[in-house]
Amino acid sequence: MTQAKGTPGDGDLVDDRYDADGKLVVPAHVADAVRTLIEWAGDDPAREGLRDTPKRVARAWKEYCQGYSEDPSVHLSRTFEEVGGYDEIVLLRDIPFQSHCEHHMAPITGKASIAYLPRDRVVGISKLARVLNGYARRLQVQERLTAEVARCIWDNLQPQGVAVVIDAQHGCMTGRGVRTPGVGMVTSRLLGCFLDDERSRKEVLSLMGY
Ligand SMILES: Nc1nc2c(ncn2[C@@H]2O[C@H](COP(=O)(O)OP(=O)(O)OP(=O)(O)O)[C@@H](O)[C@H]2O)c(=O)[nH]1
Ligand SMILES: [Zn+2]
Repeated sequence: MTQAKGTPGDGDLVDDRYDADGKLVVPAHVADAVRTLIEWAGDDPAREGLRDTPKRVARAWKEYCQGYSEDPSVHLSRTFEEVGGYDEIVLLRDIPFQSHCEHHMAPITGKASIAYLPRDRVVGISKLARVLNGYARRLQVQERLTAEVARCIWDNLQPQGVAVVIDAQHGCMTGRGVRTPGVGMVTSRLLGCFLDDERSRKEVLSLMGY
């Protein structure tokens, strides 16, 4: 395992190889698979504009799926004990993200709001978005993505409560199939006090704008 060249984030460990230009080496069978798909779609993979496309597509998919090369919980390993007496909700609202659905490998684009009520430890706020990206950059269903983000925060920060709400559009519903542009899917996962206590739940959902 080597540290990925030029890729951001703590703990992004991958075992990929890079060429002299620093580009990811694409195995022949992977490029061939993309060529087959282009042909199947009805175009000629040998024409000039498509000649380098299989390698580009392969590299793009490695990037879309970068989450497989990391354990998102590493982002929550550095916590701060001192919260200066702060015992209220911490919320990161409307974090934009992109994922891909596991059914069609079509884009899922949307925003997530992530909140927690600390017990005695807080975390750098950017880390919540990093956890989201760690799970979003995989082939997903929205329900699982929502649950995985909430569970990761719950297990690693052991807070009093966690709330995750995701509102996203699915490319497989907008660009194909039923073709309903503008339709949002909303999913939520509430744990601890946000699940058990109605006042806490109302407060966090209202802070999120729901
Ligand atoms: N619950 C859920 N469904 C999803 C998600 N992403 C895509 N889907 C749905 O997965 C389903 C797959 O259904 P299938 O009938 O197997 O596939 P399909 O024939 O391509 O279906 P259509 O999309 O209706 O054309 C579709 O209804 C999609 O809308 C997701 O994140 N959560
Ligand atoms: Zn889909």
